[in-house]
Amino acid sequence: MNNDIKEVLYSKEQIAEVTKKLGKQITKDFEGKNPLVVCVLKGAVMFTTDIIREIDTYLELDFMDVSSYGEGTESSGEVKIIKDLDTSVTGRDVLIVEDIIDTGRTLQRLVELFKHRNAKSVKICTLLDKPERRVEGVKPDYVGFEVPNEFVVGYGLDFAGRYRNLGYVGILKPEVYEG
Ligand SMILES: O=P(O)(O)OC[C@H]1O[C@H](OP(=O)(O)OP(=O)(O)O)[C@H](O)[C@@H]1O
Ligand code: HPA
Repeated sequence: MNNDIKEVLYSKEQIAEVTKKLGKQITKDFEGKNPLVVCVLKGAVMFTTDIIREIDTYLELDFMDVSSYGEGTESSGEVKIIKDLDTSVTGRDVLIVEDIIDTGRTLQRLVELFKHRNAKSVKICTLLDKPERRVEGVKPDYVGFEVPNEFVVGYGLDFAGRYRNLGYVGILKPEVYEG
C-alpha cells in the first residue's frame, strides 16, 4: 500500500500535535458553551474522534454524510446530503469538523444550511486546507495544515474508498488515479 504514496506530508505525531493545539484553542473559545460538533462523514471520522478528546468543554456530537466526489478526484459540483443530522441546530453553537477543504463547496453548502436552520453560530475546524483550489469564499476558523494542490489520502481521506486507514497523510502517486 505504501507503494501508492509519493510522499508522506504529515506523520501520525505531527497530526497528534496539531490536534492537541487546535483542541486547546477550541476549549478556550467555547468555554461555558455546549457546542454541537458535526462530523462530516466519512473522511472526518478519525480527526473528529481525536479532536473531541482534546476539547475540554461540554459538547454534543452528531454526524452528517454528504458527498460531492463520487469515485474520482474531481468534485462533481453537486453536494448531496446522504444522511442528515439527528439533532436540531436551532439556537446551537455549531462546530463543523472536516478532514479537508478543497473547492469549499461542501462547507459552503453546510454553513448555508445550518444558518438557514437558525444555528446561533457556525464555526469550521479542518485538519487540512487546500486554498489553491477554492471556488467558494468559505473560510475555516481552525486549520491544522495548509496542503499543496495535490490529491492527498490517509487519516480518513480516501481515493475510491481506499487509504482511509493510513495513520498519516500522504500524496497519492498520480499513476494510481490516472490508471
Ligand atoms: O471542499 P470540497 O471540494 O467540497 O471537498 C471537501 C470534501 O470532500 C471530501 O468528502 P467526499 O465527498 O470525498 O466524501 P468522504 O468524506 O466520504 O470521503 C472531504 O471529506 C470533504 O468533505
Ligand atoms: O485531496 C483530497 N483527497 C481526498 N479527498 C478529497 N476531497 C477533496 N480533496 C481531497
